[in-house]
Amino acid sequence: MNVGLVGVTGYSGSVLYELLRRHPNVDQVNLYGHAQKVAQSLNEVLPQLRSRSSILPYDPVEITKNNQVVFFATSAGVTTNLATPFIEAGFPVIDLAGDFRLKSRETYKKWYKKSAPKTEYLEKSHYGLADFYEVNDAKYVANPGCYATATLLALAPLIQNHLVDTSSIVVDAKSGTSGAGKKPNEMTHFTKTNENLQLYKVNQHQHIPEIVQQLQIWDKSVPYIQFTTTLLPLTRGIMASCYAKAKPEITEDDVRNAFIRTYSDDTFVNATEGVFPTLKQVVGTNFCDIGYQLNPVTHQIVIVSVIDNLLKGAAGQAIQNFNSMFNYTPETGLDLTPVLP
Ligand SMILES: NC(=O)C1=CN([C@@H]2O[C@H](COP(=O)(O)OP(=O)(O)OC[C@H]3O[C@@H](n4cnc5c(N)ncnc54)[C@H](OP(=O)(O)O)[C@@H]3O)[C@@H](O)[C@H]2O)C=CC1
Ligand SMILES: CC(=O)N[C@@H](CCC(=O)OP(=O)(O)O)C(=O)O
Repeated sequence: MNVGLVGVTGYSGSVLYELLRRHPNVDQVNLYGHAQKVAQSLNEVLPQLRSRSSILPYDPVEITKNNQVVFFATSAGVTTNLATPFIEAGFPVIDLAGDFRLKSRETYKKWYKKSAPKTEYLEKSHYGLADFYEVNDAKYVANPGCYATATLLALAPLIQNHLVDTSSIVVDAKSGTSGAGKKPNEMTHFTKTNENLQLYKVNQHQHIPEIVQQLQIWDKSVPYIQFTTTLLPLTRGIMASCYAKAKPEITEDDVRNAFIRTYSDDTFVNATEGVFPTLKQVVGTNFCDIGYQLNPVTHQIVIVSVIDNLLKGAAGQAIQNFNSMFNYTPETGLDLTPVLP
């Protein structure tokens, strides 16, 4: 099939392009950029991709005519404006941005400081947490955020099985700089990131409402979470260290059984008791590796998850959703190896 991609010149768009080019069910990837620009050779912008493709001006009519699905890897706020014709036509969209993840317009406006899509459009969007939900008949997939993916995969077994005091959840998450996209800013400047650690958006991160929205679907009693983000002096990778107080009667067996039940059939999520993962073991892959342990002294459970923000946290999960949307096996196009050594 032919697929369209808007935003190939961005970090997650370029990674997604490489996955789509190698996907066995994709015949052609058609690239689109800003509406007002003339066609541009991809080779001029990203010579390292060694592609002869052109980036065409954004045009929803042309996209619908020549593709069976369109991926958006565009900055926050872009799909709120650009995706409308596809939603109205029921044309399949996989959106990597945050615009359609939150069901409440007010919440989106508050956390993203942008105007939100119409409620009738938000109602049509499917939250594509791919290890938990099939796309089924949905036409608009809102791919989850990178921090949200790492955090939700870590907490899901405990929340779904009601094993913890839901008011005790603390998440200390850290990301490499590619999470911030290609446009440099004060915080991602080399001299600020190199040999440094910086907390940012403390209690204000836009993934907080997305995580809470999903946790409350699993357990209505989750009131909120304490969530902090730190910028790492690395290019790729997210580590989310999560803590929650086990309910008094909960044992190590209960915790272990919950993780085994949740992930034993999942190709991409590996959870191990007492073995804590490192970033390098997942960077370059679509895996999420998780380590967990109940501390018998404090009765706190620590869960650490690691992902590649541009793969499992963006382009890789988008391919999982694409596979689900078109009934390809979940692993198709995702046979990736970690960066070695
Ligand atoms: N980076 C990450 O780890 C993750 C990112 N995301 C989300 O995915 C999306 C892309 O992120 P990322 O790759 O980091 O972003 P980048 O800033 O690296 O890239 C943004 C892309 O969007 C394009 N773009 C912006 N505005 C328009 C427009 N009006 N029309 C067409 N194209 C446009 C840019 O084109 P140009 O360069 O020509 O302006 C560029 O190709 C964002 O919404 C982000 O929040 C989600 C999960 C993880
Ligand atoms: C390091 C860094 O800055 N990471 C970004 C990741 C979020 C993102 O990619 O945006 P979405 O909300 O669309 O998912 C951040 O913390 O805002």
